[in-house]
Amino acid sequence: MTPTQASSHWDIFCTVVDNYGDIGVTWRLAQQLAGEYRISVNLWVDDLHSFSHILPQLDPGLSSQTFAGVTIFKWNTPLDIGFTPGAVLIESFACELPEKIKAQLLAQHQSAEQAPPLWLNLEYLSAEDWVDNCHGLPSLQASGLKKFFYFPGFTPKTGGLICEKNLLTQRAEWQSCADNRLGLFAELGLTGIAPQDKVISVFSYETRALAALCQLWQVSMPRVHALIPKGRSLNSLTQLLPCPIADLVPGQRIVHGNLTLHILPMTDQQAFDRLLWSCDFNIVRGEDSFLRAQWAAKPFIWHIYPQEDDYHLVKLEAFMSLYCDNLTPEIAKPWAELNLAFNQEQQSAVNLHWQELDSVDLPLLQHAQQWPIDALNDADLASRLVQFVKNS
Ligand SMILES: Cc1cn([C@H]2C[C@H](O)[C@@H](COP(=O)(O)OP(=O)(O)O[C@H]3O[C@@H](C)[C@H](O)[C@@H](O)[C@H]3O)O2)c(=O)[nH]c1=O
Repeated sequence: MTPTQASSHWDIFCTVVDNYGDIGVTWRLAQQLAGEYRISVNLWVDDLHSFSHILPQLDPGLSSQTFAGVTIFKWNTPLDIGFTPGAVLIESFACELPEKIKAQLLAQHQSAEQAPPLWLNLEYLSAEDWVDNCHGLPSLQASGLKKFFYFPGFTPKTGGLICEKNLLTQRAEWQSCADNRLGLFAELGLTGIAPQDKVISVFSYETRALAALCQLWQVSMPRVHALIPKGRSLNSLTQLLPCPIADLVPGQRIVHGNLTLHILPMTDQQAFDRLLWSCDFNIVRGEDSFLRAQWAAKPFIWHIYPQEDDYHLVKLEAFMSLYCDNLTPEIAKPWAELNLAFNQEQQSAVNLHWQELDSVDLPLLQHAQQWPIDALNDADLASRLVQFVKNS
């Protein structure tokens, strides 16, 4: 007898480690699978409160709710909601599945009647070479079940990059009309931004390099507006703030010479994307905002999530070498050095390379516009994932 599938839905499990990246990535993927591939998706999340920062309509008190065609379940320990295995089970970023679910998978595996879901671990994004050889490999569990490693990445041999089907077109349309950005700034309560001013979004971790850049921007021309949500970046700028961070309110403006700091409201991911599309330069971090800054087609600094033994610098170098592959040294060098200095908290170097980069503003922008097309290699993560499942 050929084993059948109990249900065709997919389950995605996500634990919120810290920050918003893990849930940010899985939420985007879940929406895309539901919206573009008509897959019935359940997203199991252990911390709905953190999730609600990027999905303000979410009610953290509910055990289940549906948005954008995705059913969101509150994943309590022990699991108090019945789990029905579907066609695919994705554990994101090596989160540990509940024992109860693992037992269900094993029971299915041992029965001849029902095939267990295809079990995948969605890994973190990296531009390192080894990803090509590890993407898609199975790992045999002690139970006899197979789990596959799904690695996002920048080459055709990897699992690809999350990018919605119409995103680049929507972004290009948005950027073709200058009124859109000024309209967005007004909607976000940001005032005093003139069309010729330089607008920079700042979503980083703590670094003294940011304080150094702010000093430089105070005497810069054109005037600089730094748009910063309440969060970790501001911990590095306390000397510039008129009050404790907790007392700052969205829309508040703090002026120092030619620099205006604007306190940003936290928005949903779509509005965050539009913000990145609307700025002249973006300082982003982690995994998801890093990718969205690339899709914004604007120059950016990547503040990578710090790892033990400075391993994050290896990952940063790997990405920079890909990004700079077809850039002339006059642009590649200051851009890479700027990123390195920012990540290594080198204050004078970061200011020096910022100024050097200013002189190659236009070619850097042109590169940023071509990059999304090259990086996607004709296939985004969701389409490669759906194909991977079909082929398995
Ligand atoms: C500022 C802002 C962010 N966001 C979203 C965009 C992203 O989906 C998310 C931020 O995620 P990231 O950019 O990845 O940065 P992060 O620092 O929040 O998340 C990190 O968490 C660690 C545990 C992971 O190991 C890192 O790789 C990284 O993902 O928040 C909004 O939706 N609205 C906002 O206003």
